[in-house]
Amino acid sequence: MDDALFGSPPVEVAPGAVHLPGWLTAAAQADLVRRCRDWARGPAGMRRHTMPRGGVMSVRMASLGWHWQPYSYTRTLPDGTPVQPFPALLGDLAARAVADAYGAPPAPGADPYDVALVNFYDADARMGMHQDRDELSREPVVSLSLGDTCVFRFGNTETRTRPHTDVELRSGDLFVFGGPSRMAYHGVPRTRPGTAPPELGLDGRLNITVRASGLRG
Ligand SMILES: O=C(O)CCC(=O)C(=O)O
Ligand SMILES: [Fe+2]
Repeated sequence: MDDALFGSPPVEVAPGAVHLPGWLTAAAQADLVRRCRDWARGPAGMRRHTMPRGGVMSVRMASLGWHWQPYSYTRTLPDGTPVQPFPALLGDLAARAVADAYGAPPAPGADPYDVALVNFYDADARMGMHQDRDELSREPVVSLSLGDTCVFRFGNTETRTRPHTDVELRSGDLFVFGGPSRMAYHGVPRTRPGTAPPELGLDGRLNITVRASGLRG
């Protein structure tokens, strides 16, 4: 198999923020979409979370390993349903992603990757500018995109506003942000409906972020 057919060189969008287009093979994308369908079902599956001021998120989310809901991690959902387990496959993918993004795998003794948030965007879904700040660990966030292309807005660590860079994330792309960019604001102002690879059979966009919570228990 010719790996050169997949992917293109890493692009450093900001210090510590690396975009690796086409990182997942078509087969790996199809496998992850199948798994997302399983994770989406059931009592701990996809839901739209309510924000503290009462707004409802347009993105549907499922959590693995730890349940995230604005703005904390818990082991159970609010109704007591246990969170779904964190799959070893995603831990392996995160370690490979960090190695490919930075040229070195996570340091021995680094906080383990132990949580994944699975986001589903229909044609109208968006995600406002935010920091991923509910983890105690500062290990890089590993983001995998499947299905429709989106505009991923990657900003700065100080404000939700400019300067920022808009990156098109396509199906199979990897984006890793750590180090000086770990606390950068970022968001998804829009997706591009109908751009998913037809063979995925996915109407919309899935995003998986794999994170180290730094939590125990
Ligand atoms: O969908 C994306 O690409 C970003 C998701 C994100 O920022 C998050 O889940 O915190
Ligand atoms: Fe985020």
